[in-house]
Amino acid sequence: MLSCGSNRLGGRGVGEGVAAIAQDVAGTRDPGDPHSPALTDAEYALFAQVARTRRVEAGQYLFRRGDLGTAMFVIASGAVDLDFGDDLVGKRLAAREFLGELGLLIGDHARSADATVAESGVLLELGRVEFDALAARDPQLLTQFLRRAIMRVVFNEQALIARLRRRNQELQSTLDTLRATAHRLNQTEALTRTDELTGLANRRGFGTHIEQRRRNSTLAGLSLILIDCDRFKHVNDTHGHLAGDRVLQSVANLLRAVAGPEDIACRLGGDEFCLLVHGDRREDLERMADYILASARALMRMHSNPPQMTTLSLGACSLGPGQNWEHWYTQADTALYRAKRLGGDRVEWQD
Ligand SMILES: Nc1nc2c(ncn2[C@@H]2O[C@H](COP(=O)(O)OP(=O)(O)OP(=O)(O)O)[C@@H](O)[C@H]2O)c(=O)[nH]1
Repeated sequence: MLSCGSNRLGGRGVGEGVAAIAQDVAGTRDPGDPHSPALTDAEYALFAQVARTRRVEAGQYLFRRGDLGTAMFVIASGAVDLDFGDDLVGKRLAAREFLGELGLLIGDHARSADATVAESGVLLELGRVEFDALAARDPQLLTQFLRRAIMRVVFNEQALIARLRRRNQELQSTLDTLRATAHRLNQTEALTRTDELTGLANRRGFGTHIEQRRRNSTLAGLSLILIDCDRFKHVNDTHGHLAGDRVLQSVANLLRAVAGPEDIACRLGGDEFCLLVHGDRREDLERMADYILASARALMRMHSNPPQMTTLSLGACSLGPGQNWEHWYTQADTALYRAKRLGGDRVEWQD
């Protein structure tokens, strides 16, 4: 069917067609232009013969978006504002311009804009009866008008589609940027939870992990092992800081190797590490601790100048229910202190 001024796409396009915009800027509208919303002299004269005239006052609503309409309007004098809603460009129509024709041509067409009288004046109103009268009086002129109206709808529709496509591309690129930013933020966040030298979780990362487990009530049945290098300062002092760094990396690799998929290894700081281990069976934990101690010894024997490893001291405890992290840490630390006092290279338990 035919359409123009207030058709959903065409109506929106009224304010958007390049030609219409150019005409607005220039302040003139060429009724001969197929995209012009104005009637030619002949069309206007014909429409004026059959239409009902209606006086309208500034501020008065002609129709609102969604209203079902069956009449179109031609502005004899005054002006009408069309508001298509959302962020679409509105439109002011002046004398000789028409609106609402889809209501007439389709019948019971939902208006796609709010039409408000901007300047008081006179409108020509045409309903079904008047339209039939137009067809009877000058079918050729009416056909010319309808053809122009169709072209304008198509033009406006294409302009709207192009505009939506552009907007879609802009949205797409904004989304891409947001995704990239979110990704970078995630990476930065992950870095703040990771120890730079060893790649293990740092104290902050470990704290986050513990906090998550506390929230999910999944702390029970775990064990904590604190690990500290023996006479590590000696490595730094004798072989230099870089050699010390390599020892710390070896300890990290060893802990990574023994940690199961649900365990977490962490460098708490300096030469102190910890393992949060799934399970609290003493024999399993002892086996793991013994493996760590034996591997450290073997590595130490393998490379002595510069050393790849020191012997290690371990303090361990199981995470009993109802106690907090500080309590477990103190338990394990007490055990570690005992291991150190006894000469290191051993594991001590505190339950
Ligand atoms: N190379 C290196 N050294 C570090 C790093 N962080 C801390 N240190 C050093 O680690 C040393 C730890 O010293 P201590 O806590 O006395 O440990 P220790 O010498 O192993 O003493 P015991 O634990 O009693 O056997 C200090 O000299 C710190 O300067 C690091 O990232 N790299």
